[in-house]
Amino acid sequence: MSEPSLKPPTSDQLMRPPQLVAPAGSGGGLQLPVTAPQKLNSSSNGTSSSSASGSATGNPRNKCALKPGYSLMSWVRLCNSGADLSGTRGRVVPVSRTELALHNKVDDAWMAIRGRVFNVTRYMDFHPGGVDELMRGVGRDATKLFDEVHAWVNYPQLLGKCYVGPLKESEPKPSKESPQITNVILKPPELVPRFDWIQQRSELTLIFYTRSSANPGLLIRRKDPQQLGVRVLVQHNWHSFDFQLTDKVQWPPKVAKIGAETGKIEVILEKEEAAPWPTYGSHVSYKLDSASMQEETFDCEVTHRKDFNHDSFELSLQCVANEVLMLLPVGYHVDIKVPLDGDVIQRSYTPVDQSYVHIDKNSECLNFLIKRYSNGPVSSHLHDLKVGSRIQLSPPRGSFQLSELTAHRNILLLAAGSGITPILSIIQPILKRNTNRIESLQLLYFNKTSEDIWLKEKLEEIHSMDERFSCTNLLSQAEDNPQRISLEILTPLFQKKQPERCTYVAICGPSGFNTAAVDILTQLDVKPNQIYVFRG
Ligand code: HEM
Repeated sequence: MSEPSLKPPTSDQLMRPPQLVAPAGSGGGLQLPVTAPQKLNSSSNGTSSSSASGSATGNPRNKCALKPGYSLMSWVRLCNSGADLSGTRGRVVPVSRTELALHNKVDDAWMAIRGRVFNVTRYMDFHPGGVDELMRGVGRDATKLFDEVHAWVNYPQLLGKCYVGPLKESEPKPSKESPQITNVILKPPELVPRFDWIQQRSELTLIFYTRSSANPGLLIRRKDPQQLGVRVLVQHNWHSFDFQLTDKVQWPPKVAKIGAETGKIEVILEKEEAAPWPTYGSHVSYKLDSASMQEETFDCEVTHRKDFNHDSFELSLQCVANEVLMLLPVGYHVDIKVPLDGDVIQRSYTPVDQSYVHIDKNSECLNFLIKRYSNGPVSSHLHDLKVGSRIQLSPPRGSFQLSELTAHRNILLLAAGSGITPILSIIQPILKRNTNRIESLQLLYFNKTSEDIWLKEKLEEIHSMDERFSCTNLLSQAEDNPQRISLEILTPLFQKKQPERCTYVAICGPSGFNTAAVDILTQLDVKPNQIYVFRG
């Protein structure tokens, strides 16, 4: 996923003061219709009432001086950092009022506004009205209070990354027949990959079994020709297998692949000398501490950079320090980190398959399609990199669960702009599925103009090879019939009697687009467990 450029705010905004655009460097043209932070310097005792900074509501102003490092710009940076601000790992989770009431502490604060629940814990210190004011609304439906104070504040945009899910209007009544099991959390057994191996005279194959649709990831590091560190990411846990091989093997592996449906990982290594081995060697396996794994960074070198269209480019990266090969779980991304003003900032990008970019085959590279935002510091920095430049990458991150799609045979994909990249990564695994084969996979791809559409021919090619897949391009700045995501566009896809009625939707775009899509789907009675939003 690349840097967001938000669409105009959604229609539930009542009144606002003039909109200001967040300054350059704040995260790819994120438009925040709030007053700029430099104005937030009046009395912190909650009593100041200056007409010079008068509120649009006529309320006396109670703005607080924000602590250093808690400006609007820092908030935008945090939102774009990939941090899990909602605490739900990108999932939309419906919230009951009882549940909402439990999150009423300063370090665990949820708030409902117009039927949507936000986790405002991380926003606390960024709130221009101060922590105490924001605390007045936590653990409950704060719509009235919010509107009384500042109905104009564009909370869907500011809190886009903090969205937990819709507020459930009524609590389900406990059934008389079934026993109460609400306090019992049934945890599935932890999935530990199982290792196996086979060989031919010239090849050694390492095999790791996970589970059908477990969607694992893989990271291989060759320490020397006989030592290999293999890490398997499955269900958010990293499992390490440190191999001491019987003899030397070549690098890179001849094949490294993950069966999306089977969950089977195969790594085929060519032996330096063709001969049967008595055994593969030995290995030690253990579960890694996921937190420390998340801290890890990989030094990479730019191996390819080429303009792709008028405002986007291709970038290929290869790890340098060690010999490393990374295969991401379907729908996962990495964070690319760049230095800026003595700081390091990062953006999330989902690699694309080699077939989508114009590079020579190199299995060790991660390939990206990146949209360049004129005021986006990361994309501009990346755009200016030369082949051979160094850059840092995070390990794979994400929360997409391929297994959630297995029950669905008619799936809708909603992508906007560069949000197409995670969507691209799930198209083939869905089409290739053999169990409960897919009936229709419809992509609605939203862009401003036809020049902005990425991979038009490639997507048409997929359609020509498999008619179950279709792609419809919708343009917001088309001269004849401009189209944005709307109830009108989505309604026909959810009509009850229609045989190809969609039962699952994956969404990726700027946060304004994602929020609008989820709102419309909720109106169409699509349940939260039928929706997945990719967030960077
Ligand atoms: C519901 C509980 C809330 C209360 C009681 C509250 C209270 C306040 C107060 C007293 C101010 C200073 C008002 C003034 O400028 O005159 C303020 C400003 C502000 N609050 Fe809140 N707030 C709440 C929730 C939120 C939320 C959830 C957000 C996040 C989107 C938010 C964002 C802001 C912003 C951006 C400003 C500056 C507004 C401006 O400059 O016009 N507030 N708030």
